[in-house]
Amino acid sequence: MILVCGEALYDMFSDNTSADPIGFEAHIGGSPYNVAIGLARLGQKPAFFGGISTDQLGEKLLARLAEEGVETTNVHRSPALTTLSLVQKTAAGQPVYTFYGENAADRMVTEADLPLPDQNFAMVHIGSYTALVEPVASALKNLIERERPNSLIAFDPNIRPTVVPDMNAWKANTHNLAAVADVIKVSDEDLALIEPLKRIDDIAQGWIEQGSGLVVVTRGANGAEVYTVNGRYSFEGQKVAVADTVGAGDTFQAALLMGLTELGICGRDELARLDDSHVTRLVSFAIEASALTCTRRGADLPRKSELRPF
Ligand SMILES: OC[C@H]1O[C@](O)(CO)[C@@H](O)[C@@H]1O
Repeated sequence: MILVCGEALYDMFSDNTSADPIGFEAHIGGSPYNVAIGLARLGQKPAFFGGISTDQLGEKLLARLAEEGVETTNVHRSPALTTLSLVQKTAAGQPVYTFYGENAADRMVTEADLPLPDQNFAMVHIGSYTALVEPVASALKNLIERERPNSLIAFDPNIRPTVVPDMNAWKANTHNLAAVADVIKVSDEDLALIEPLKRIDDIAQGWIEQGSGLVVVTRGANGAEVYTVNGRYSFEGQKVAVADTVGAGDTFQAALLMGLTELGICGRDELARLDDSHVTRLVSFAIEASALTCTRRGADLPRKSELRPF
């Protein structure tokens, strides 16, 4: 089973073109929450770990996980509020997120709330702002340390500068977690934020030399760069009519982890088996899945039946 850890929230879309941001459209969100639902929609049985409020929105977020087929026994319930993320767009159509979530339930998770040990998770995925803000970040780091001997660790920094504006904090955290992650998925935009002076190749290759087995740098419509111990690959993107890009990266990560599971690659050492055809299957599938998410509003991740078979 894949354990996905981090924030669950509501994305509140506001139509920038109106004078007043009225008529919000609410969509489920939170990068790890999206990854968990994406995995379930792709036929996996993932488990979610994160703080979900006992307020009305939290009830809905929890119910939705169960409806989608995500295991919820590890969820930590708390009376703190649900985070709201205001989603607006730049003139170029890029989403800009503003988070209303200080002291919210997704952040108020401590070591005492961690999943019970000995659940034998094949993979553990963490990322996004809950891997950086306290107290949840420390709790998740303890969890990674505990699970690392037996689980493949996956990581996506999913940098959100409006939560923590200090790029040095994101940079240090990203490198620290990359050092313990077996599978790293990161966008080129995130790398440019934390390492504006370094080449993508050098950063990714550095992580492979440090011990990661698979590094994927996504480049939106321009495709992805992939690095393993056996090679380096470039993939073209898929051009689609974009509704918004919210959840595209989360879709990529869900598809990648599903693909690894289908290939029977669930352990750290097994990543060394990844050959050219594995990488092509994994990344083409993930690109197709995330392109489909871009055609829909909000993080509405695809189902297995909507995609070509893996
Ligand atoms: O988790 C932080 C934000 O990132 C997203 O997952 C998109 O990748 C949004 O749904 C959420 O507001």
